[in-house]
Amino acid sequence: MRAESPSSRARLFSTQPRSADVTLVTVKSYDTRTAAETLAPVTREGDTVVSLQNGMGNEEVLDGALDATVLGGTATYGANLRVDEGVVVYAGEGHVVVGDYGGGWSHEAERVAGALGGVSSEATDDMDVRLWEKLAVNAGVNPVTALTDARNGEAVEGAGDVIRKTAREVEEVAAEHGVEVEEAPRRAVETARATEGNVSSMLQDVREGRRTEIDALNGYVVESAEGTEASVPANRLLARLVRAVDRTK
Ligand SMILES: NC(=O)C1=CN([C@@H]2O[C@H](COP(=O)(O)OP(=O)(O)OC[C@H]3O[C@@H](n4cnc5c(N)ncnc54)[C@H](O)[C@@H]3O)[C@@H](O)[C@H]2O)C=CC1
Ligand SMILES: CC(C)(CO)C(=O)C(=O)O
Repeated sequence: MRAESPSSRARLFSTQPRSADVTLVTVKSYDTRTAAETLAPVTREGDTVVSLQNGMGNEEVLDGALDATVLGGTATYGANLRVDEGVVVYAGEGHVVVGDYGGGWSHEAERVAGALGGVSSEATDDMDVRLWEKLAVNAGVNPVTALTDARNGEAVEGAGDVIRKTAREVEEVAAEHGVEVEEAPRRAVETARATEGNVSSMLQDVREGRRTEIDALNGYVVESAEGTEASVPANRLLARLVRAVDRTK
């Protein structure tokens, strides 16, 4: 496999999983359990495993299966795999944030962020908040783009109210779980505008006939609202519609 960026090319070798001080997990959220099973025999106490995936619940799955320290992470770099050619295309500069997914300072996160070399990265002590913030953006923007076949900018112009409402619900569910997310609707709309030309990851999945990550996004919001005071009709509807699209594949 080859990786291409404007400034460099790298060759990646696929190998059997091996023991490593730090492992970055970058599979789709629905493959996290399988990835955890693959990693279990080769990870030990003292190792660090970082989820750099979208969606929620990935860290808990990894933590449940591995002896290692599991960290949460968000990544806004863009990369696309051209499967037939085995080429990863670098699609845009972003930023990586790593931290204890339950919140609090983590020396392992500091070590990982420092080791990422040329990648723009930082460790944070509020990863729990960052994960819910990213969820609010992805739960608001991604299904709307996927269901309307619109780029992020078009989606916010055509259905900004739906994006706002969905993000607001995520904020309410986060609050029920003791996590304070501020201005989720504004954040979702601003992110969509800032990335107006993007084909969201979910729309890419739908266009390519791949399964989406809806379960770890709006599906997670609906599940997390159960037994709380939060009401999540927009997330419930979007999850149902995107799952219906998933079933057609
Ligand atoms: N591609 C991007 O620009 C960004 C992706 N993300 C998130 O990162 C995660 C991965 O996304 P992509 O790289 O786009 O997905 P992808 O589908 O292009 O790559 C995932 C790869 O993991 C492999 N895989 C699945 N199970 C495995 C296992 N058990 N062991 C080894 N390999 C396994 C798959 O064969 C696939 O090649 C998703 O949660 C996505 O939302 C987040 C930010 C940006
Ligand atoms: C922020 C956004 C919506 C940018 O496209 C994204 O993270 C995604 O496409 O999954």
